[in-house]
Amino acid sequence: MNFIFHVLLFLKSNVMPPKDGNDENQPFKSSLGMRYPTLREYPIKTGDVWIQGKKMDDDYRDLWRIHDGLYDLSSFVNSHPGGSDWLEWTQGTDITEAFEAHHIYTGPEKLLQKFFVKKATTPRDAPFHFKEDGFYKTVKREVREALKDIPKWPAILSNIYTDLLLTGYIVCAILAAANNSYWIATLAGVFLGTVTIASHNYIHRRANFRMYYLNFSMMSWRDWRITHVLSHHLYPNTINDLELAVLEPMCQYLPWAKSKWYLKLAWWYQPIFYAIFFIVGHVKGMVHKLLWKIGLVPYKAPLYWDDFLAYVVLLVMYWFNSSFQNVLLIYLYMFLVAGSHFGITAINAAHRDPDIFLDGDAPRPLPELDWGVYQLDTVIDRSDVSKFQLLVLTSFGDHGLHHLFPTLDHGLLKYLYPIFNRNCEKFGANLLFRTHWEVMKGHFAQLLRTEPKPTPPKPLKLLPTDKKEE
Ligand code: HEM
Repeated sequence: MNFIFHVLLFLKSNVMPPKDGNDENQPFKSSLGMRYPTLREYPIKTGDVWIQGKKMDDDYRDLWRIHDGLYDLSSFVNSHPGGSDWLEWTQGTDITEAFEAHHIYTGPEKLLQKFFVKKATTPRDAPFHFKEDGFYKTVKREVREALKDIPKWPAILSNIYTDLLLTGYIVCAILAAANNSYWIATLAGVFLGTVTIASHNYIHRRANFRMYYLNFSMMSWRDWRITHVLSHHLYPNTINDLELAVLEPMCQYLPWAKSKWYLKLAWWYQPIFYAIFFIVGHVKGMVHKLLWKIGLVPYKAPLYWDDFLAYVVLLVMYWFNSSFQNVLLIYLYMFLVAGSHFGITAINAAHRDPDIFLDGDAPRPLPELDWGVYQLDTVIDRSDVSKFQLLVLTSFGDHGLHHLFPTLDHGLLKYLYPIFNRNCEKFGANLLFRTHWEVMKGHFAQLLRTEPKPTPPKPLKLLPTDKKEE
């Protein structure tokens, strides 16, 4: 008890002080020139902590930065059509990438002018640009037009698939409990893994009930909206991508020096790590919330009712089986299966491969760092998944396009390929496609990669001009 108390005091008193992000002695130097996030080494890595670290680093106080302007959005937070969370959480930070990625139409840009306060006097930390005649803005303009003619039914089909997957999970969980069957529990676990991934389709948008489906996995849509939407999606594979930091030190994807034990063992413990992923993540998050509640850790971690949503299924299962011990074992088993499924399908997917860019590798020269081009440099898509909407929805398919247009339903992305391919050809941008199996192998190779790539991604054919910058 005494020991635990001292560990807590250790955290509270910041004996592990936040590191100065500009300190030259940081363990890793971003090849993109990005600041080492102050709270990156904080022992409990959650969305709440990341956003508080970003506020400390960006330090725009009561304002929000977009491109080179500072805006006071406080009067707009509660009327933001996308929901108040996004703006509440990001006050004091640079939201350029978030603003650009989440609005396809021009309304938000016009509205923004109302809130202008002054010009920023410092350069942005992220090196990306959004020039009007660059790759991203050109594709976005064309997609805006194309969306008028794209059918709406694939989005409805995604809703149906997602609802069926959740139903499948709950029904199988009940049947597993009623029959004490681990076979049925295995199926329930697979349903849980797939509905978790499918629910990701909904967390990028305005508030909707399907984003809550993610919480059946013991993870939280609120946490994901920061770890995944505001960190990973906006700065993928950089030092500021929390989805990389959160898996360290068990999975070290950035190309840096790795210990000989890590290099020997990393391959072998992956399956165990995947299996316990949901449970350990949940316990870690809940402990942090508790510690914050009793004032023992410095960084805000509020508790919400939906943090307990996953337990509803446990209670329902208990209704069908009088032994709580049996039900609990089956329930935990389902989570091990779901975690394994999620690990194989999601942790492996799309962003870890020696053939794509990870921070530390030689970057593109600044004029080529159009945000959309950068996104494609960090994605590896799967050709065998791309053909079927259900697979796209349940395994992070059509990932390059999803990164460019995260608020669009996964079922609509396939209609954007003609525009996308034409512009990739025109600008010389490139999206890698492999099979799922090849991507899995690449993931393991990346886990062990210690050397940064010395050559930047293939140069663009067409560079945007400077004069049209917003
Ligand atoms: C952290 C920054 C922001 C994020 C993450 C964000 C996110 C979103 C999301 C998810 C939607 C709903 C899109 C959909 O479901 O299709 C939305 C809509 C909207 N947002 Fe934001 N937003 C941000 C900042 C702003 C700002 C600064 C403004 C303007 C001052 C703004 C104005 C609007 C408007 C007018 C809409 C509705 C129209 C549209 O979707 O184009 N947002 N936003």
